[in-house]
Amino acid sequence: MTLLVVTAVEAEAQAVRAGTSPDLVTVAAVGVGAAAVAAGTARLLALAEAAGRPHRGVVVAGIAGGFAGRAPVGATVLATRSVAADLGADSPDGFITLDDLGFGTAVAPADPALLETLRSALPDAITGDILTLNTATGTATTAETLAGRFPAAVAEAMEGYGAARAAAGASLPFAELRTISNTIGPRDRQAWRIPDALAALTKAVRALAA
Ligand SMILES: O=C(O)c1cccc(C(=O)CC[C@H]2O[C@@H](n3cnc4c(=O)[nH]cnc43)[C@H](O)[C@@H]2O)c1
Repeated sequence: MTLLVVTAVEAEAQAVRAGTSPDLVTVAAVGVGAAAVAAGTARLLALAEAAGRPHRGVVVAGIAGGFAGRAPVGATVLATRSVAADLGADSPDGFITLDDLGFGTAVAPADPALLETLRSALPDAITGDILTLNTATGTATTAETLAGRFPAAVAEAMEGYGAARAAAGASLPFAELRTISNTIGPRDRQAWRIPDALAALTKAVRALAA
């Protein structure tokens, strides 16, 4: 049984493939954002199951923004929890989470055993919450607000919670692995270190296969 590794874009999928073997891991780029990744991951899990080759777990992998002072550019991060940070309701008194609205939970914990396997292989990885956002942060004000709302968050990306929901729907273990391409804050796409983050992703996946 292979592990299913999903990424947002093909460049991330290629970086993962470069560090592993198709005998161990099935890698697919399923789109940007939690909705695309939830739909794509659920479909891949169902197809594999129908073909009699079910996956043994789901890892969402890719690049991410790191919170200043918590996860520097180039770092590898592992999610203890993938948190849908903008899923809920706005109000004059502040953000109301899905949990507080009584509509379920916006928090998807990583599978403890899978997370421990990843941590053992990646002892230098920074562990903490990874936020899932539909809108990548692009101002200092939003970065500060998120850092305050989520003191345990080390990074943000756009897919984790969606992949977690698909894994949960199939009763499979889930984890999120990211490498940091940029610091969360005022948008400066030129400053993103994408090739370095993709190289770090390959290195991290290679360590897992070792
Ligand atoms: O332009 C390229 O060559 C390229 C290669 C690989 C990946 C990209 C992306 O733009 C990936 C988008 C993906 O990255 C995550 N991400 C990265 N930084 C942040 C951030 O600060 N806030 C939110 N998401 C971030 C996210 O998961 C996107 O899906 C380009």
